[in-house]
Amino acid sequence: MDILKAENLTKHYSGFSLNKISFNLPKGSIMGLIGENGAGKTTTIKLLLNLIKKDSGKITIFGLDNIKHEMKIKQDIGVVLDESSFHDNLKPKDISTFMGNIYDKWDNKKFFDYLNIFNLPQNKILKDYSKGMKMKLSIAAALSHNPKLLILDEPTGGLDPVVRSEILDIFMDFIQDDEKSILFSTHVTSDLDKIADYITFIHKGNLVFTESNDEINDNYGIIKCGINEFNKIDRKDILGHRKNKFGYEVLINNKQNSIYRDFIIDPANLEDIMLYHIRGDINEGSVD
Ligand SMILES: Nc1ncnc2c1ncn2[C@@H]1O[C@H](COP(=O)(O)OP(=O)(O)OP(=O)(O)O)[C@@H](O)[C@H]1O
Repeated sequence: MDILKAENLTKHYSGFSLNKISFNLPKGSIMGLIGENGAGKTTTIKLLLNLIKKDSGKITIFGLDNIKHEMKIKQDIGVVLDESSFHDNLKPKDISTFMGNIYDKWDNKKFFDYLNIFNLPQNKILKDYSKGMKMKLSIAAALSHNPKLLILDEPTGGLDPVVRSEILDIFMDFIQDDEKSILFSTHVTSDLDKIADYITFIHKGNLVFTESNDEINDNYGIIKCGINEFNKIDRKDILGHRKNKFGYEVLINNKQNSIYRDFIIDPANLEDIMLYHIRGDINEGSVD
């Protein structure tokens, strides 16, 4: 069963359009939303949360329409947006009071436990928190009203590797009961290689793909070869290529095809896939 379903989401701004984005987030899974700066990740997240008005498309969360049932749905979504959602003059205690007034299932103890786990000082106002501390505080707050779905915009941006890894552990823990899910956008694709079950990739407002990590691992690969082998690769399977003085490096998306039986194919990680896709787009499929 899907916790979230986006169908043909469309939003036009002058100079930018998000075009018919569709994806499903199953229960008990983590989805990474990736794409270059300005690809449309934040726009997608704001549409899901009904913070901006869509031009067309349909969003279903927990089986309910996200606009008709907005209040009910939002009780069960933990949200972390790019910009800090709390005022700079507040202390954690004030945030707890504020969140307790909004969320029926706010859990004070859980919140202060997270503050301890994250080493966040309770007596400082947010103005005196570092960027990373503010992000951890937002994540602690998002987790402490017992949501069924977390939606986070760049939650690991600007954090050091130790804190990033703590947060990824918390995300893994969050989905363990197979009832809850997480959608988060990121530039740090190595985080997703570790924990994402699904990847949705947007490029210039268009959906490049929405696939499971297993499908990505099974299908994508990088072939390093000379001109003779390069000419044997089916052009339909090429997503992008680079030519250097040693030969070609080619990203393909159909590595199971038997014509590649005798090729040496390296695994492609998400960063490779993003870069080659975007460069492939620039090369317009030229293969010289
Ligand atoms: N309110 C707005 N009015 C006009 N254009 C907007 C508005 N909000 C966003 N855009 C445009 O929409 C495009 C996508 O922006 P968005 O913030 O969704 O990208 P993103 O993928 O989240 O990028 P980043 O990784 O840099 O945060 C950009 O070209 C941006 O200028």
